[in-house]
Amino acid sequence: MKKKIALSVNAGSSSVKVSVYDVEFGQAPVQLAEAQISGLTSPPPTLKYVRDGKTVIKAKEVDDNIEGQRDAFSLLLETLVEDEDLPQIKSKEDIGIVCHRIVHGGDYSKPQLISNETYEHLENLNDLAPLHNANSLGIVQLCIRALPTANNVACFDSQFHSTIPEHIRTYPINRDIARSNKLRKYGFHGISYAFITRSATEFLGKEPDEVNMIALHLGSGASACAIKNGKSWDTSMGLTPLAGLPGATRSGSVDPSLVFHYASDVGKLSPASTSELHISRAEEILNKESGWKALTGTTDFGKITSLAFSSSSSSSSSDDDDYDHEVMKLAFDLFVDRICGFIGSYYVSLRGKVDALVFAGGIGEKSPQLRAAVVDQISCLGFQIDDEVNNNEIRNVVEEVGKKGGLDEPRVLVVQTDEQFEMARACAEDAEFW
Ligand SMILES: Nc1ncnc2c1ncn2[C@@H]1O[C@H](COP(=O)(O)OP(=O)(O)O)[C@@H](O)[C@H]1O
Ligand SMILES: CC(=O)OP(=O)(O)O
Ligand SMILES: [Mg+2]
Repeated sequence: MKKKIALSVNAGSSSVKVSVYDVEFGQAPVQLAEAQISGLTSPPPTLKYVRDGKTVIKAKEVDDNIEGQRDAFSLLLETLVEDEDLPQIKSKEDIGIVCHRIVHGGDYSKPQLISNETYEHLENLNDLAPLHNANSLGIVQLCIRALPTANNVACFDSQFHSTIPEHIRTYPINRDIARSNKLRKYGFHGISYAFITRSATEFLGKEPDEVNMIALHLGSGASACAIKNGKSWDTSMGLTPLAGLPGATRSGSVDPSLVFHYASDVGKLSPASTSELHISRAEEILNKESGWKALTGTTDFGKITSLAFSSSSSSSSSDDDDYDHEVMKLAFDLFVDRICGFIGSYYVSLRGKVDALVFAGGIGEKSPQLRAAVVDQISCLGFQIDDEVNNNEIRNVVEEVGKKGGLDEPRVLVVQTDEQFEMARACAEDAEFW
């Protein structure tokens, strides 16, 4: 019987989450601890640490020298190794597997052991996920050096979407150029969608190949996914994670010609370009200087929601308060509009056969107001929220927040997604990584 201690590393655009598991080959991983640093795009970043299901550090500000995802990971690793009450990691040598979330995996259709060859291949994809891949590879490099006894495994956000049919993943451009430059819809947040699909299918008591859902992963990056017979049928992100819904610093889809009208120098290479990443000013603006940050000045959707719902008409409110209320409401309404646009489109694409709408990701899991506003706007499709349940704290992995209607009525669920678990699960099942 083979056992290992595994780390699962999820470097998102605004956070790094690391979970520690006791893994036995072929078995479900058992979580020992979870450490995360969030708020990287709205400093100061905060550290949270949970061991044996109990919160050890709740929200400690860690502003000193945390420049990005790699620094955040270093601090998280240090926190785990130095914790005397985590005897499974007494030293770095105790770590046997590290599973890394790599957002863009190109054509890879399964997780890969990271060799020099895979590393170089992935490096070539950096420009196609400018907020993610280079940061994740920085963490991979650090692990190769700091954890010499561990196998490093790359798990891909794009993998779940390899089932998207050709007529949906093809862009209407020259086919030869599309083929030679590999220009197509890839889709992301797939590790999360794989977790969501399995958890929701079990909750609904359905067979894996008979469930149809519309899932929303709404975090710093936000996307929607149409799931048909348990597989990805369509998703809102595309060649890169910029397409589709707006996010913390991302515009989401805009008229492609907007780039040529934004400013005269947007075609040039940005000063942020490095040997690992070549990014034009236009890509930089649409990826890093747009979205909630550009519209409202904050990337914290919790703040946007509370100000959007605050009453601005009281006699004590100032002009500044009124302005804040107005822009926050604009951002909130805009998000609801774009989300509902995808739901409507996927509902038709799935021929109206939808078992459930699923909310997940930081915003999807924590904003009852957003869930209520979205479901209210799509009530014509039969979705209904249960206001009382929706406003309760979400405690279980899957919770039903919709009204329980007739047998044919589509359900509304919240899934507390767990990309780290999903990666560890995949690694536990593959003998190549042991
Ligand atoms: N109470 C809340 N209400 C609405 N949004 C929230 C709340 N708490 C956190 N969020 C949002 O969740 C986002 C983080 O989501 P998460 O999925 O963890 O991010 P990442 O994309 O980095 O993985 C934050 O940017 C914040 O805007
Ligand atoms: C793909 C993506 O946008 O991921 P995240 O939301 O974690 O930044
Ligand atoms: Mg994320």
